[in-house]
Amino acid sequence: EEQEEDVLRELRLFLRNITERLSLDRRFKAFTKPVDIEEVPDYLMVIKKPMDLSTLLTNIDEHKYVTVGEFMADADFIWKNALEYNPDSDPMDRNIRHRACALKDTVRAIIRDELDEDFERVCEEIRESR
Ligand SMILES: CC(=O)c1nc(NC(=O)[C@H]2CNCCN2)sc1-c1cc(O)cc(O)c1
Repeated sequence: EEQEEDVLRELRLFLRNITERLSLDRRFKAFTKPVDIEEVPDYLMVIKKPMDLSTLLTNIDEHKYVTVGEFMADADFIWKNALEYNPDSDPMDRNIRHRACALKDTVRAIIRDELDEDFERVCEEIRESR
């Protein structure tokens, strides 16, 4: 009902704010757009679920996420994919892995500091009711 739509509207505002703040962070430039398959042809052979910050934003606007947990599961693909695609001692691999770990830690710190657990519980009740 209307109160549920108000909760989900607030969820989308919260998730958009987080995603936009991450997109402005220079450390995460490599994660802002989908990996260009022309530039990186072997990428889709290694990575089964590509994800990036612009796709998170599109998903938010398409009402894909009803809980913060669902958003975090997709956000986690961004850094997990980068760790998987960049396993070597190559300096570029190490650099991307460092940024991937910084992304993981930053998302978790924002959620820990800014998400009210009662709000997430209400979202999870809505998810279970649908
Ligand atoms: C996001 C990601 O996982 C990524 N990984 C890379 N790894 C490499 O280039 C390593 C792979 N091992 C051999 C030595 N090169 S480049 C790259 C990337 C960076 C961007 O600025 C935009 C973009 O679309 C993708």
